[in-house]
Amino acid sequence: MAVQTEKSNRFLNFINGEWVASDTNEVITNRNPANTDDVVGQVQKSSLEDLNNAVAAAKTAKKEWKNLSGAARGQYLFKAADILESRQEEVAECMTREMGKTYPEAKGETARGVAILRYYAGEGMRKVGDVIPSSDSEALMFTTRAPLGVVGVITPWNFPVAIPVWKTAPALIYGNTIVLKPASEAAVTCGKVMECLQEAGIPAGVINMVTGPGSVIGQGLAEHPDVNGITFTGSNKVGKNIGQTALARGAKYQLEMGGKNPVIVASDADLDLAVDATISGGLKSTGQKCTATSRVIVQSDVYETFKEKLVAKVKEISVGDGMKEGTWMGPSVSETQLNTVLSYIEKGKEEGTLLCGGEKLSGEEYEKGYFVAPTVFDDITTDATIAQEEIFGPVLALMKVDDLEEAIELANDVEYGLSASIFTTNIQKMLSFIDDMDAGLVRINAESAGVELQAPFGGMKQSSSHSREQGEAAKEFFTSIKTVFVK
Ligand SMILES: NC(=O)C1=CN([C@@H]2O[C@H](COP(=O)(O)OP(=O)(O)OC[C@H]3O[C@@H](n4cnc5c(N)ncnc54)[C@H](OP(=O)(O)O)[C@@H]3O)[C@@H](O)[C@H]2O)C=CC1
Ligand SMILES: O=C(O)CCC(=O)C(=O)O
Repeated sequence: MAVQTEKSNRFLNFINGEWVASDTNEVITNRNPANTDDVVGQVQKSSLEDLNNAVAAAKTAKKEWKNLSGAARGQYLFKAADILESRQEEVAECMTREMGKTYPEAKGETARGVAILRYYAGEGMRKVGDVIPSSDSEALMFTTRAPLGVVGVITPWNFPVAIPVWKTAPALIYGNTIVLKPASEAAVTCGKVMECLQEAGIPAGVINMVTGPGSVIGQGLAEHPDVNGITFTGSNKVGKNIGQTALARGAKYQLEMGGKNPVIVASDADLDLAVDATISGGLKSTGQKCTATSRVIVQSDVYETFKEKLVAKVKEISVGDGMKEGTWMGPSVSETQLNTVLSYIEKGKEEGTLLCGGEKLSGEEYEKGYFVAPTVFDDITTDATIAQEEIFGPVLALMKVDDLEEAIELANDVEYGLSASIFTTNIQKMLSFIDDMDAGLVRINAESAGVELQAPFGGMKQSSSHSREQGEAAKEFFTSIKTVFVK
């Protein structure tokens, strides 16, 4: 057994209450996407053997954890929240250095992690079932909920604190034990979250973290016969494979995947508000959110004015190292992600008219990072690749329509259905949009990104496995209903 160096950025696996080195003796080294000379930290490149140990620990711990009261489990989460809060700046700095989002955004995300922990800590004291009148007047019938058992948690790099927390906290409060496999690209930051849970004193085996390649550790979790449920956020390709693997062995699964989120700007919209929200929704976090705006559908009578205002503001965006004061947008998370974005930009140049951006940034400030200019395309039609595929980068595609009916038709003309916005001052248009838009999150006069922890989150169509996370909805995944009849 090795010892985790206190507050270092070199993480071992966390298994059965101890920090242990992988039996591979190999590590993954993460570098700053804003400056690749900056080594942020290291995590273990684990093997299936490590994973098996973690699952075994979680399996052994599940009975005792489940038998605690919800209130007692909640106390651990309250404590973890306080610890994470006290480490907010350190965790946020690590996040910015590891995956590139700006420091204010990273601080905001860490604060959100704290709030999620507190929300679910309180959930331990709330009701878990209903009394249902039995047809037998002498019987008592009610529902209660049972945890799934061991839950595998597979998370992406774009929200390295919020997503692991919004999956882990409800899993724990409803009595499950977990094995977390964070995205390799942001695993150091996630290791810090695990440290906070550990410091809160959660009993050995209840929380475990194993880092390493998705194809080994992620797939291993999906296949493991002792993992009773899998919760995943990431790409559609990987998500669907995880879902099929879990289904084949009868495990419960929940998938949150891509988006191709539209904003509709109606002729009666407050255009300045719509411009600001399109920029914030589309380009914050370098467009690396599943809820990011990527299609901007504008009614023809305000199209030119909106376009002019949008492009003028996009050109003002300061791109740079997210730790530098004044930076509005950081780099792409990795060279692979940057190249994906650049290849979509090249495609966009064939499919439409480039209005601004459209290139990898060069110059001293940018030469050691993965920086791309915020990019806007004009004249994009719905069949264009950049109007159909998730880019996960700072790229907006403008599309012109004559009326709201055509706008909603276009907005729905993709395989995804995660989030959608409309800007309008007309109540009838709002109601039509709410009714006809096929998306799990429908937002009026607000940007497409922006998820509230107390409300259900998830998509329609190919964006999710039709389940919902967060808020009370989390209970549906992390528990099974038990109907009880007593006489
Ligand atoms: N919906 C969302 O929020 C997100 C969507 N994406 C989309 O996905 C694209 C690619 O990003 P990427 O990070 O590669 O996303 P992935 O779907 O590959 O990664 C998400 C998580 O799944 C793991 N994983 C990878 N391969 C497997 C596998 N075969 N079995 C089980 N788990 C696996 C990853 O591990 P590891 O990191 O070790 O590979 C990571 O923990 C982005 O461009 C974007 O379009 C990406 C992130 C979040
Ligand atoms: O918009 C948000 O805050 C969350 C988005 C999200 O879940 C994601 O990008 O994976």
